[in-house]
Amino acid sequence: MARLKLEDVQLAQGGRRVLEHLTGSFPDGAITALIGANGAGKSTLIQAIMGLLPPVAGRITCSVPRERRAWLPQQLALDLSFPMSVEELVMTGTWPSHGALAGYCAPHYRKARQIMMRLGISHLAHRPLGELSGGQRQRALLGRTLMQEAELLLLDEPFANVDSETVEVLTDVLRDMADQGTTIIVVLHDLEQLGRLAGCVLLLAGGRGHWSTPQAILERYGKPQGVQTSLPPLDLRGATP
Ligand SMILES: Nc1ncnc2c1ncn2[C@@H]1O[C@H](COP(=O)(O)OP(=O)(O)OP(=O)(O)O)[C@@H](O)[C@H]1O
Repeated sequence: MARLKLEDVQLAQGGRRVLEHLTGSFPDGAITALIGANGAGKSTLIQAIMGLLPPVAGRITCSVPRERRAWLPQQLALDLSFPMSVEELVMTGTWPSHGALAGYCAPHYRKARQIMMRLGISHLAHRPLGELSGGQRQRALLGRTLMQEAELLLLDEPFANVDSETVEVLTDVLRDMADQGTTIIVVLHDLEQLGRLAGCVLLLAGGRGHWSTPQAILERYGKPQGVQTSLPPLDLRGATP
């Protein structure tokens, strides 16, 4: 049985209905792409899954413990001006399970070092977050979710404003996490990324959710020459793949 299920879910923002009759399961150990035009309700659904926005109707059931749920918001939504190093950020991944005041032990530091090596940011361990590039910051943030041993990971446009090498690293790490059983939901606007990363798609359009596959979406919206690579210009209102 899937760990994350939607049952006839209705969501609203500021008293206005955004999504309704959302039903289905996010497959465990797989990457589901959440796609849709601007304002379709992607962030709204993520907030609801994270328990920050209660459904107006219906039910969201998630059997992943709260301390194993992680959310990587859009980079622009993050205030990284506070004085914290890359290593310190990665280490905060222990907070949900161990508490912020418990301190760290040698195995935590060892694990953080391995994670930073995996993400290619060992040399940045003591660099303040405010001095990182977009790609370096995104690697550090993913490092925190690895430290947390996230079993449910939600990412909002993780490849926006990052370099191509970082895209490769993040893609590899996300695939490994899924292979190890993590349920991953990623908001994507890029068709190329969709084809490379996702195993399943939830398209939000016209206030409804439509489950699909990357192949079906690419056949419908991708150009044969692969020239068109982004989703935002599409008018997906009322579309069914
Ligand atoms: N706090 C809020 N109060 C009122 N309305 C909101 C609020 N947040 C979002 N909305 C509205 O809810 C709808 C869905 O917004 P949401 O941010 O979920 O869309 P999205 O698919 O994530 O868009 P984008 O791709 O632009 O990030 C939009 O019409 C938006 O204007």
